Amino acid sequence: MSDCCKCKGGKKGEAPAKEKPVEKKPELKGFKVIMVRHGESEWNKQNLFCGWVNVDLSDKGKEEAKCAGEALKKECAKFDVAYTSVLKRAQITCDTILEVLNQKDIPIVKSWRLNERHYGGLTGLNKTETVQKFGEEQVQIWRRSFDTPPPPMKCDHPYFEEIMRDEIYKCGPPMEEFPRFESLELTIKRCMPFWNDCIVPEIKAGKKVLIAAHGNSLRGIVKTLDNLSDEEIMELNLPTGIPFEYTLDDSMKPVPGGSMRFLGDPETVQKAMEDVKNQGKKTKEDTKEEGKGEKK
Ligand SMILES: O=C(O)[C@@H](COP(=O)(O)O)OP(=O)(O)O
Repeated sequence: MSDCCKCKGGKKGEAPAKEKPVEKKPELKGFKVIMVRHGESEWNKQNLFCGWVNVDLSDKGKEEAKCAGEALKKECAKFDVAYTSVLKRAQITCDTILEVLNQKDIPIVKSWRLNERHYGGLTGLNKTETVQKFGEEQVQIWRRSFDTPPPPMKCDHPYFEEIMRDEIYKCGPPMEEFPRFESLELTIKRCMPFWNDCIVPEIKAGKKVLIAAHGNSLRGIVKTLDNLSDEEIMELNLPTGIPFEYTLDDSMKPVPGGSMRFLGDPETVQKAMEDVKNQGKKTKEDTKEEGKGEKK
């Protein structure tokens, strides 16, 4: 008997057992939406609260964006329209993905409503130093609680003028509504009207939609889609540059089995989520280590 026969479970003298066909999960039926948090930004790399500051992707983040495109290519993803924020870290991620997919000619809609939450007075502060100063519990509340906002950004804050005067906000928000801080709750309040009024009609019209946005604007959408409680959403930390898919029914709720499906191997996704969660414990050495080998 050959080894081959053994591994197929055939007994001596018996014909080799027929090879079992590989079980392929049936494709879920429903409206498909792909979302992705931008690749690592320069400020993610330096472990700084970023919010509405318009920083670039790091070299690693650019690579993550390409990998996101490759992962979508493997899935034969075809998009009709893409949505992103007015911040360049999300826009570059969106462009890179579409370039890898050779789909750069589709419409790309940009809105401040998909921006990261405004991190208020924490903007520009190092996450580890903030933990050392205010304690882990307080920083966890600021980063992940549903309705406790960070302290407001005062007029003399080093990034106040830069944000307020940035051309990217010429189409909104109106000056009187311009945020000085945002909790997740407030982020959801300004993000979901855009989801409901602009994105949902396109999904329902059968268009294939890509959304390239931010850790907290996407957490807001996910909380609503999956109907997560204020406590449950605290546990969700989205990794940079790994796309995830939802399959939705007519009422824009996930079909059975259609909730968040990452296009990445589960171990890598889990590790990347843990890294985001533990940013407040990152040392300066960790930050330097990660930057090693990057182009200067
Ligand atoms: O503003 C920031 O610092 C991060 C999120 O930070 P955390 O809420 O994870 O601390 O936003 P993003 O990199 O997705 O634009």
